[in-house]
Amino acid sequence: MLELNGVEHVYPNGTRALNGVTISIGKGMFGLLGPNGAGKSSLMRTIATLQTPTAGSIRFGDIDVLAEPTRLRSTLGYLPQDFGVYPRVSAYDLLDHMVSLKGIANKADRKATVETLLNQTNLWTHRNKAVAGYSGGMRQRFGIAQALIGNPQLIIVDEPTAGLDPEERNRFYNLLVEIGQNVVVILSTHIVEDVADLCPSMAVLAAGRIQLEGAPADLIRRSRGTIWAKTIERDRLEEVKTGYEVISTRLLSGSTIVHILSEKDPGNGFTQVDGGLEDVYLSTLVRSRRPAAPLAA
Ligand SMILES: Nc1ncnc2c1ncn2[C@@H]1O[C@H](COP(=O)(O)OP(=O)(O)OP(=O)(O)O)[C@@H](O)[C@H]1O
Repeated sequence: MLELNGVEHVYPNGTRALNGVTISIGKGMFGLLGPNGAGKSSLMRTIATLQTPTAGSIRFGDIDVLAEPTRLRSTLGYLPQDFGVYPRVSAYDLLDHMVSLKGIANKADRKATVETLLNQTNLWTHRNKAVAGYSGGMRQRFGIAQALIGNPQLIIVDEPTAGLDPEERNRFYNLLVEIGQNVVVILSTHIVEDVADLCPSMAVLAAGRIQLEGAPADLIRRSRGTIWAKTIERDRLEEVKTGYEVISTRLLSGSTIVHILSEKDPGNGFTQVDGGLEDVYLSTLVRSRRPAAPLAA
């Protein structure tokens, strides 16, 4: 179990990227969903011990992460958002090098580890190719292979499916689901389907705060009665936006279907819809942007 308590991060320029993040994450796939700039990468880097939060505490099992970062690192697999430039060496040699960096010095053990990982990530047939020449999907699978070195109990993948085509994304999903059975896997993303398809539990992060957390199906159920739809002419959209909290618009045969958030029946031709996870996510973002209610005197 990973437990974060009141985690804050203020960058030296004064940007408050994390604002009191408190959450417990158990085994399995956990989706952290949030828009660009929400603080996801800051949170992932903080959990991965690459930066120290300005306040708060983090525990993973019996490890006090801030006091014992080396212990955490020995059980961590991390696939960062941007891996940077790969050298022009074969996938096999690069992985072999990474395995030895992780402290597996014995040649036979190293060989066994490299071969298992290349097979697990379906890269065995491409092992002699340079990673620099891999497709986006192959690179991400290589990223997972290196993240799995040493059987980590905590795996963090930051925005892993950006730029993958549907087939590559699917293959990557299957790989994540397979490894997510017995360890904590945190998947940070702004893509709703990533979470809807993969994660039994999730949270929405916006403006450095956890705005919502739970099981996607429960969150969808709880949103019932708050999402309303109407088909309008496109040129009426601005008018609708001034009167209602619009969460999404979609074009259909020249008309626009607009979804709004409303805790009560808005009337005016809107009908209630059973929203999906995208509606839940977008309405959470709309709520998070509402001005705070004035405190009662
Ligand atoms: N090193 C830094 N110094 C100052 N501000 C930073 C730094 N890194 C991130 N920020 C700011 O902190 C906030 C959160 O950024 P972060 O990258 O964690 O968000 P994110 O949810 O991962 O977004 P994205 O998906 O765009 O990477 C943003 O306002 C960002 O501009």
